[in-house]
Amino acid sequence: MADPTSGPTPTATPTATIGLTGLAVMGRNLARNIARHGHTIAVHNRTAARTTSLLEEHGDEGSLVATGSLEELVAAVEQPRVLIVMVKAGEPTDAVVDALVPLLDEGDIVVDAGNAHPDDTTRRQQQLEEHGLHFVGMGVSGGEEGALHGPSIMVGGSDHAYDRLGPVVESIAAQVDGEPCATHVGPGAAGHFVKMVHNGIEYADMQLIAESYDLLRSVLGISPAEVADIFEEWNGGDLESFLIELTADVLRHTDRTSGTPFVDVVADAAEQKGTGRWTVQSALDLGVPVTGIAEATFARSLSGHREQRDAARKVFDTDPDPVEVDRDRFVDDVRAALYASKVVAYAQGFDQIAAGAEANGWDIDLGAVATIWRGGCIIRAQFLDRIREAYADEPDLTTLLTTPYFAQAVLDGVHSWRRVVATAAQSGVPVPAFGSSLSYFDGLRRERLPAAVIQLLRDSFGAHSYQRTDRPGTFHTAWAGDLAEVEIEA
Ligand SMILES: NC(=O)C1=CN([C@@H]2O[C@H](COP(=O)(O)OP(=O)(O)OC[C@H]3O[C@@H](n4cnc5c(N)ncnc54)[C@H](OP(=O)(O)O)[C@@H]3O)[C@@H](O)[C@H]2O)C=CC1
Ligand SMILES: O=C(CO)[C@H](O)[C@H](O)COP(=O)(O)O
Repeated sequence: MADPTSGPTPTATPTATIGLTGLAVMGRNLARNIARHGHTIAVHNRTAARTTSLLEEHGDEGSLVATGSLEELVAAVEQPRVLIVMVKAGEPTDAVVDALVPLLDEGDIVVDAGNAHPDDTTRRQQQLEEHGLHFVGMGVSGGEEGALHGPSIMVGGSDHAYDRLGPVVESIAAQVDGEPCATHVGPGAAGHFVKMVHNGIEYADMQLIAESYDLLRSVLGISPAEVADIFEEWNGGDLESFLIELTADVLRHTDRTSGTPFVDVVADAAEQKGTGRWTVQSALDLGVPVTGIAEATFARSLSGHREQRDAARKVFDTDPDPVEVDRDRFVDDVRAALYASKVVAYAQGFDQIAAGAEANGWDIDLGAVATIWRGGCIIRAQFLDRIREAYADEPDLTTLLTTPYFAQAVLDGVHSWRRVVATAAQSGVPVPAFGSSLSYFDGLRRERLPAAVIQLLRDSFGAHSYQRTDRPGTFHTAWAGDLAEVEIEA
């Protein structure tokens, strides 16, 4: 191993089985995880201080080879090389990949382990293919701790690349019931596509949690610490998940200087790096209604519109009358509404993965996706076992919502769900994710939707035509004339 005190040094002969560039929170911990699992890993970062500190602080955890430039990194790894790139998404990833390409040899594998738009991954794959190189888009979830102790890993790209990469990622991933939370989800950009949708579901999950918090606090008038107790209790039931557990922790925290609940001193503007937005954009292109994810993404945007919010408060500052509710019943209603809305968000996310797979010819095993999301990732939750079972029973499911377990869960909670959305409306508490999820459910189960009105209006103002329920064919009515109906030739 390089001398950690003298900074990165070149290696004369290749000694590492894998290389990694980008040693911020994720790359640093992923490298440590790989080293701890017995793989010799060469590491590099644009700013050398990060490499030095990794070696100084954790060089004794395994076989880490410090390198000071991309040239040294490439020289340190045995051929055919596997080089992981874990840098800021977007242009920085392009910059690093572009710099690596001339240094590599045919057959080498470049793995982008950051978040990436699937279209960027496809473009990079094509670009590297021209040089005889493999490019793998690999989604990694679990944050800083997950990267170190076992993330969930969604690998795309060729079978050939997975043959080389699989043993490493399966060894460092979280393990649930003896199974690694890592798999080859499909070719091309499938890995980054699944990771993108994972993050979209993460947005919906967090928005639903935030709405639950807001309802409990605003309608019941209880403190964040009391809300934390409720979340802690929920975590012992069917809502058990990493994010519910984390919510109890963050709500219980108090500001060290003022002693007030920490949630009250943090600015209420939710930021986003882009994966939720990409998910919604992709869903629009695929025609998949991911209403929970979309509302969650828009809710973040609304939270950031400070000027509009201030202006609105000046004009509409009258709060609705307080609504009287029974505390225990309301808490249970919110729990049931949260669970039902969460089922909708996951069902929609899985629909999007199925649609993305079909559109791109990726053949993604949805049960395998549920399996690797059971551990390591941010949306890990007990109920992913149920999703895995549902796809095992019926791999070509039309929707998760109608499978026996989830259908029963939604039916059990539907009255609570309606009471919560109604109470929210009466109390003036915004619940975009709860409300849209309930509307989605009602939309799915309704025999006749008002879409016929839309078809008539489209035909009326633009002769866009419509179909009838009583016979096949496509028709147009002469709305501006004698109202005669004509059948349009196919
Ligand atoms: N943070 C998280 O919880 C998660 C992050 N991800 C993804 O993992 C990747 C890494 O995330 P994270 O660890 O948070 O770090 P950041 O996204 O903050 O990226 C910082 C890293 O990128 C490097 N970098 C930035 N610009 C360039 C450039 N032009 N050329 C070379 N290197 C550059 C930085 O180098 P330098 O030190 O020199 O500035 C540093 O190593 C991202 O794609 C992110 O989306 C995925 C899952 C979870
Ligand atoms: O990928 C992740 C987890 O799996 C990141 O934590 C996620 O990108 C955070 O996204 P945002 O900043 O948009 O909330």
